[in-house]
Amino acid sequence: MISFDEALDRLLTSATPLGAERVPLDEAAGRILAEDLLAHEALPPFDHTAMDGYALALDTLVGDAPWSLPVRGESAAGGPLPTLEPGAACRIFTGARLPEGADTIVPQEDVERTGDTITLQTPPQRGTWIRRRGADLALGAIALARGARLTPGKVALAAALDRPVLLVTRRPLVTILCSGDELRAPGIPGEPGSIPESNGYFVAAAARAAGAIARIAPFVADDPDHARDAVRHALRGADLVVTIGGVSVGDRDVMRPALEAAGVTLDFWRVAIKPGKPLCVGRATQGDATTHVLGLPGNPASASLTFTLFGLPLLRALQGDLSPHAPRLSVRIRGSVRRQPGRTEFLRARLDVTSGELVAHLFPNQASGAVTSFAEADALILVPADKDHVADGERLWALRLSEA
Ligand SMILES: Nc1nc2c(c(=O)[nH]1)N[C@H]1C(S)=C(S)[C@@H](COP(=O)(O)OP(=O)(O)OC[C@H]3O[C@@H](n4cnc5c(N)ncnc54)[C@H](O)[C@@H]3O)O[C@H]1N2
Ligand code: MOO
Repeated sequence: MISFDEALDRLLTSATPLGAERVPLDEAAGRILAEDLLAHEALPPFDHTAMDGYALALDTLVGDAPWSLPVRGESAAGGPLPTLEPGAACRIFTGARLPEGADTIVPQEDVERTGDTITLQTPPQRGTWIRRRGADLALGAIALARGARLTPGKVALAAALDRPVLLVTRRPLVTILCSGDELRAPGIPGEPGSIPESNGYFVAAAARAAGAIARIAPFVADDPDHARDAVRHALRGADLVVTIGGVSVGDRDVMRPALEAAGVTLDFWRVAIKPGKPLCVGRATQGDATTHVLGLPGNPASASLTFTLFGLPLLRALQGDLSPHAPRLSVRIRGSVRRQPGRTEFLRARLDVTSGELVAHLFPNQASGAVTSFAEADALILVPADKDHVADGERLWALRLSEA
């Protein structure tokens, strides 16, 4: 059985970013940039005023206060560029270009205007309220680096740089195969002992949130031949096949042999994590195409956990994300747990801020069959494999589920 760190390393090392495609800006949010975006334009692109007021040349103010200047001309955002008349002030509005010859802006609150004359009581500073060309971003600078996830702020930056289309990595295609004779679709009446399929919904929703295109395939019966054929079919055209259930040791756990029979080479089976130990990971290649395969254990918390820990970083790596790992944050633990050392454990917890500190409240029910825990948890608390207990008040690392 391999450790959590080694398993994740092996999986991510095997992930080569997918090809790139061009998308219009308003479809770019959440995608990963596949090229460095250079500033072909400086930001701001021209000197302009940050305030509504008057543009003037400071040297015009000679002698002692007060100073009176005639107002001549106007510069409005998007309007023509006036030249400052010698000895005069030019009316100017926020965002407008600085008139030629002006070096200072005086906000309108700081002057008294009578007819076409303004009067200043206090001297402004030279250059004040002017936003200089390139002060935000210099011409030719790397505005966004390849591998960056396009947040709303980054999309807006690309727009400001006049780029209507961006090169991004294509979305991974994910096929989800749920196995088990007991499964039925939610809302469809079934035999006693059947249960609504729920894990596939977690995987599909989480995969989509990570940028993938995900679909849930028809359920797979607990039958080796059916499972093998279903895997073969799922492998076609998918970048990632996620199977759920049937990877443990029971006679009806048909998924692992079915994966191998369908041509998947398993890299490893069983990881020293709790829950989720029976996870299996492999790959299939057809021509140039590689399909990654994650065989998740069926218990709901185990399936959600293993997809969060392995599936999401894999999807990020396939999209060329240069930081595919989920960020970790340090939290103070509330609650305690006695445990058997040996596996890295992930405890579900709710987070809040108490006395200025991030606190994780451990859920009393950490069962791998619990469906409620992933619905309510904010974070997974990472308990190192060698620990035999978690004490109330100690500090541990956490993965926040909204960022995992
Ligand atoms: N003798 C042993 N038994 C088990 C072991 C073991 O080491 N020795 N491992 C246990 C662990 S740990 C896990 S986790 C489970 C995983 O088993 P499988 O991956 O084979 O999962 P199933 O048996 O198919 O299902 C387990 C459980 O989850 C429910 N399930 C499955 N799929 C779904 C779904 N898509 N949506 C909702 N619920 C689902 C299923 O009905 C079962 O209740 O094995 C232990 N056993
Ligand atoms: O590892 Mo199982 O996934 O604990 O229930």
